[in-house]
Amino acid sequence: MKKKIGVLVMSYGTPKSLDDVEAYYTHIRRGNPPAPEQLKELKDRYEAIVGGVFPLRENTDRQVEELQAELNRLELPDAEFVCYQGLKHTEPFIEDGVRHMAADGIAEAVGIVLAPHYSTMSVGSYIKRAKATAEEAGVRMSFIESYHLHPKLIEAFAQRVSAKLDAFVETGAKREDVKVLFSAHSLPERILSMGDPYRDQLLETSEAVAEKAGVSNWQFTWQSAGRTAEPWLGPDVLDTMKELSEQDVRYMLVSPLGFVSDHLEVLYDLDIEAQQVAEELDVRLMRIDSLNTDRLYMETLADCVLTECRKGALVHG
Ligand SMILES: CC1=C(CCC(=O)O)c2cc3nc(cc4[nH]c(cc5[nH]c(cc1n2)c(C)c5CCC(=O)O)c(CCC(=O)O)c4C)C(CCC(=O)O)=C3C
Ligand SMILES: [Fe+2]
Repeated sequence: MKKKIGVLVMSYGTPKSLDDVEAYYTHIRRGNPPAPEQLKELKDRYEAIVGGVFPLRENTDRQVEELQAELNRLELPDAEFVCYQGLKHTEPFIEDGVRHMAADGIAEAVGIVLAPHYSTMSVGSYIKRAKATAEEAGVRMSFIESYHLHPKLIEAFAQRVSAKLDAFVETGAKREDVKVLFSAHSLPERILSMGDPYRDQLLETSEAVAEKAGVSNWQFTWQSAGRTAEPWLGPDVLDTMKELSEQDVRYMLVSPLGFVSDHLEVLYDLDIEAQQVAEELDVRLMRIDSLNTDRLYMETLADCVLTECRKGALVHG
């Protein structure tokens, strides 16, 4: 009989429904319920992108299903993979995922996050929680910390950048006149003094994607910064757009590299908020498609999992 290897697939998590936004937001705020106007503001943003249905979880569910299928397509002689979700701010929580594996009799597992870049504030905190529960539950676990330069990930992003540059050319723009804006979720500035690799990894991904897509007219910018008193990493994409428009840049292609599926930060912060600013500035703004269940992305994840299993001698060959 083949041995079962668990794969804990972790991500930030998205609410189950509009009614669930309050509990979700309270968890993000470490148990402090949001003020009514804060809650309304977040609910309004979700409402603006979902229009009654709530497809964001399905994106993640599909990614996890496809990863499991991709891993088992390998038909390893001695092992079979079972994927479990573990979310940071909503059910099934990271701890639930690990306990679920243990209850299913899984003794060995690897953990991976649906975000390519490592920060102690994101991926690091997911791993810490999974490790603690794995120790309690008696599951031997190891983790993939980042995969921001995996060749298939770079290829997947580069294909999307090229496709949208072609779309710009079809509207009459010159390819080299389009400014490619690579972006990612901002974090508090203090991560830099903590020696966090997040920013460097994002710049490395940007450079690799630009090179693969043959793009020289690009820059990196942050997006979706929190509204707290402490400083967050900048410049923000909206400020970058304003500055570029003052330099007479008319075509911009925003390419979020830190998100792997259609999330609030993509569907609202870019498609609604940034698009509105683009209109005010009389700038033509496009966005690359999200990876979602892109084949190359699924292969990236499967390859990372398999490499980690071989390293820990969980599988042979
Ligand atoms: C680095 C990073 C990623 C990328 C890496 C990764 O994916 O892990 C990410 C992803 C996501 N963030 C998400 C949603 C939210 N993040 C918030 C708040 C925060 N994000 C932070 C960081 C990140 N977040 C931080 C430091 C905060 C401050 C509070 C805290 O320390 O946590 C808030 C509160 C309100 C607001 O500020 O807007 C919301 C609603 C969703 C799901 C959206 C959906 O449902 O589609 C996703 C994928
Ligand atoms: Fe976030």
